[in-house]
Amino acid sequence: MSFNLHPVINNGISKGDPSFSGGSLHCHCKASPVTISLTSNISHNHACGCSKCWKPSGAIFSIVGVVPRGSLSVTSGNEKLFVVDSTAVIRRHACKECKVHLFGRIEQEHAFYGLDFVHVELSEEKGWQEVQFAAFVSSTIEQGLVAAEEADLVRGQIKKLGLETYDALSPGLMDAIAVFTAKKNGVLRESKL
Ligand SMILES: N[C@@H](CCC(=O)N[C@@H](CS)C(=O)NCC(=O)O)C(=O)O
Ligand SMILES: [Zn+2]
Ligand SMILES: [Zn+2]
Repeated sequence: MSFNLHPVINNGISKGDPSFSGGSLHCHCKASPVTISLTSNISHNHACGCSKCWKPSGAIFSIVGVVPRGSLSVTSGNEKLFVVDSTAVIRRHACKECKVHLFGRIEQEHAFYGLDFVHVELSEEKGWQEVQFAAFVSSTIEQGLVAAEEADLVRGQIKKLGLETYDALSPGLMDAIAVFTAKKNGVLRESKL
């Protein structure tokens, strides 16, 4: 049994170019697409199985990475953008015609404030950072995309690609969120290492 994880990773992971320094992304509209420009490569690129991140038709994962918000500008079609869910931490800006998400932005105090979330499959350029891990795998069950009994098969398929799988974010990103919370609460513990 083989799952349509996402077209970008179904046939293996192709490495990015560490010296690549950005490019442009566009929505799926043939006429007057929304376009954005990034002046840096992405980081933390990963597959996300959550229900909120944009997935191309048929895929059970989204592929999403981050850029500093100062690296991102909307270069055309700004008037076609709408915020999918203004109550979400990540305010995902999508094209109102084709529904593709161009970028997600955090406008509140948060560990990831200052980072925008993007899907570089919307770019023709090559060199973007490759996918590093898979997050929120169990969320695919919530959406009826995967049966509970199939979840370990999905994990196995991802591991065969050489990627680790998680049911939240990766430990590094979860730690970053936890450090932010500990600092906010004035309890961040100093390392004795
Ligand atoms: N199980 C939930 C998980 C949603 C979730 O927590 N998504 C993560 C990864 S994108 C997140 O950080 N969400 C914040 C947000 O969407 O604003 C779902 O699938 O909807
Ligand atoms: Zn569009
Ligand atoms: Zn997500």
